[in-house]
Amino acid sequence: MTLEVALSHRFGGFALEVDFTAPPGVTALFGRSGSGKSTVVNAVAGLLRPERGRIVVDGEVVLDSGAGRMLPAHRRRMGYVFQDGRLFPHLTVRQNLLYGRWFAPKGAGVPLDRIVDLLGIGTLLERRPGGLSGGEKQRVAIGRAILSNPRLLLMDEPLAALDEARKAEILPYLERLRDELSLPILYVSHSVAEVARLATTVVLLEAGRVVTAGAVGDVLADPAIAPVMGLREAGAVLTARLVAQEEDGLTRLDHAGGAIFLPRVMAPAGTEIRLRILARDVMLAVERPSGISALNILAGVVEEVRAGDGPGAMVRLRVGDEALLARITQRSARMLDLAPGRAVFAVLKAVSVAQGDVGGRG
Ligand SMILES: Nc1ncnc2c1ncn2[C@@H]1O[C@H](COP(=O)(O)OP(=O)(O)OP(=O)(O)O)[C@@H](O)[C@H]1O
Repeated sequence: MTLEVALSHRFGGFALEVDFTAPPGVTALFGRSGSGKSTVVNAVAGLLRPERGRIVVDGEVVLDSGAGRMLPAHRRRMGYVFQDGRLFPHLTVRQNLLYGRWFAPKGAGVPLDRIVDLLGIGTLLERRPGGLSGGEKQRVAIGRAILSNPRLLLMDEPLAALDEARKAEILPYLERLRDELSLPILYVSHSVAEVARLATTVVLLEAGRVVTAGAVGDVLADPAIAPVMGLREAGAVLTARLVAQEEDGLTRLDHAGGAIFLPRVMAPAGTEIRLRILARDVMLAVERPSGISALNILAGVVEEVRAGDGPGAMVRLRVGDEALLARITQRSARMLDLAPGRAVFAVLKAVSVAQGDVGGRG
């Protein structure tokens, strides 16, 4: 499934002018409040008629303002999950789910049992939404949307109304949808951690325009993008393979840049694990450090050094075939003579890779 979106729309002083293509997987629309994320999703869903635009889903033109074509929302075969779930309070969970199925062509789509199992909602079926936690409600809302057999799932900040614990509870389910159902998802978020964990592709919006769009690893490790992400949040994603559970409570992962040790990650050997490594948690050395407590040292090559407005600099490294971002001072960059092509070692503290940021491959 590919999604092509080109839109122009105006609301008073706000002008939206976007153009992007999304490959299969999870496409995160990321940006600050008011950057236009919901407007894009609403136009894709068919809830908003843009002044001009063309939207193609899986080869089908659902909107082409030039040709006067606008498929109504109910004929676009898209599932929509809102921030607040919007379940029917008088129906049980099972009835809410079956309501979704009602919109699907007969016999099509993923069976109810499979969805119930994937989302872990088997024990909730006879309950009503009023008695469910926020996280449970969202899982049911997601199940209902999937049962309508959509070809694209639209999720507008589906976790925003949940506390951190509930978010952490739902994220693995979203990963399973991405990985096991291969359901394409357009996912609105302003949380870098969520994007780093779930997204395949990131479309970064600012004031109604696409600042950049590309593979999650490339976008998150782009030094030019770091100020938009927020310097504290800037960081790359790496994918490493779990190789062993060690006796001292650490898990060993293999990456092309070197071994990575983390506090116990509960997954079988062979699992691909996505790690988020914040730029501020990476130190650089021009020789392999010894006599240092940090366990995780990856070999890489400098690709870009970008000075910030203050004394800081962002350095992008190539580590294997992935990118890693380090935030250091400009003084250190000069002292180490960092420039593109220079071989370096990135030192990561094991504790810097938070459990909440450990996710499946995607
Ligand atoms: N129906 C509308 N009428 C007038 N202005 C609107 C309407 N919908 C959105 N806007 C304006 O368009 C801009 C983009 O809004 P949009 O909801 O798409 O942003 P967003 O990135 O999704 O923001 P948030 O993260 O806060 O939901 C905002 O300035 C908003 O006030």
